Amino acid sequence: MSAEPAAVAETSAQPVASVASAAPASVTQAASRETASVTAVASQESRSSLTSTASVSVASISTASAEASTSAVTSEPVEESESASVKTDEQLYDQGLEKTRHTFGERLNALLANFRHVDEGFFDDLEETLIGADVGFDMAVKLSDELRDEVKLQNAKRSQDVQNVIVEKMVEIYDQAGNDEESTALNMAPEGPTVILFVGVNGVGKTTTIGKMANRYHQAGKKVLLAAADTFRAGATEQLDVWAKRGHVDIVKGQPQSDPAAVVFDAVQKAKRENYDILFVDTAGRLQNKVNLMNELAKMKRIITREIPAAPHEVLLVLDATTGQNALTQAKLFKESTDVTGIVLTKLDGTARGGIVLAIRNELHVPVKFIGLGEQIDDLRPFDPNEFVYGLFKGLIDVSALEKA
Ligand SMILES: Nc1nc2c(ncn2[C@@H]2O[C@H](COP(=O)(O)OP(=O)(O)OP(=O)(O)O)[C@@H](O)[C@H]2O)c(=O)[nH]1
Repeated sequence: MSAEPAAVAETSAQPVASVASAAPASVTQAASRETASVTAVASQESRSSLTSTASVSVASISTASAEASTSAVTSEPVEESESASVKTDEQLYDQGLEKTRHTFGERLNALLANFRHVDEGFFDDLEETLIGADVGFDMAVKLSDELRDEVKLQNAKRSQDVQNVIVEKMVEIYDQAGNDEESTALNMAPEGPTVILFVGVNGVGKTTTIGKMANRYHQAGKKVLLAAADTFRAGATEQLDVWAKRGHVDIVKGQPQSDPAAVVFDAVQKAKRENYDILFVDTAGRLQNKVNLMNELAKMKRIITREIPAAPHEVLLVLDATTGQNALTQAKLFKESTDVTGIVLTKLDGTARGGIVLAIRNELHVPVKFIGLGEQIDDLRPFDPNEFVYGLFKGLIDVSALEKA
């Protein structure tokens, strides 16, 4: 392809190194912990295993009043008020999973409160509850089968014991569905720019996610560049530009309808020349025509790999959790077109079907790397299965009983 610089490189703001750790290997962790308070880090560490999920102190389980930010659907980033304080992972998971918790957790709780015997009827009801939370049919059956065995094995009779087994099994099954070595950490280049390609259909929250991600890594002390390679949708470049300005990062833009691959080429050149740590590439997601999409993505990837052989370091598929099982269908189509290395699941705060996380894991075997729990710039967090399952049950678990169990 021609190396004509069809794209216009523009520096929207000088990157300012922050005080955060800049160690590349630990960037996700650094970024993830950076905004959290010391207390939150400590409480999260104490919850690194399921056993400790059950033994979380009563004080830390008291729920903050949840106000899921599902309000207006605008294409502009939502401005945060000056006074808005950064939420810890725990607070954000707690608030963002409120809707799912209401349907799933409370139904489960009702089921547990009313059961007399852990019999077939109980497991049928459990399966229904799980399917209702969109964990997917296969996953629901698998989970209740394993629970049936485990409940027998542990001779769990009391409601709290059964609930404890359910929580344990959910995390265990999530872990089993993946590869031991994989993690939610982004694959970072040992040296030179790391290139992350974002794919996904229109409206799922790709641009917003890139904006949040850019801010996150900029805050962690990284020199971040964005490539506005969605030249197809009018307004997509402007939208990304707003996020770039907000996150104080640089952006490479193209002319409307110009070749997105040219934007990618210019962005990769700039990233190499000017020693950027990380380049996030926004793409258009035209799933209506799979062949075109495939060709477009393949062309972008070819250019990236030609310029940086180990890149792209990640191809992140952005999915909208509110679309439930449709998100899974989209994911399957994208997987056929390109090597997806991770999922970003957005708008979990806007749905009661948070169980989709488990379905994605079970059916796609691709790790969920980040989740979107709101529209604000800080509402994107690395996915943590423990934190997630804990968030589903928070405030519903009888902690004192669990501690005794
Ligand atoms: N509640 C909530 N809204 C979100 C989240 N992520 C994105 N959104 C909203 O979803 C809408 C669509 O997001 P965009 O970033 O424009 O989606 P996109 O995939 O880039 O869409 P195109 O640019 O059309 O391809 C916006 O109103 C965002 O504010 C989230 O985690 N929670």
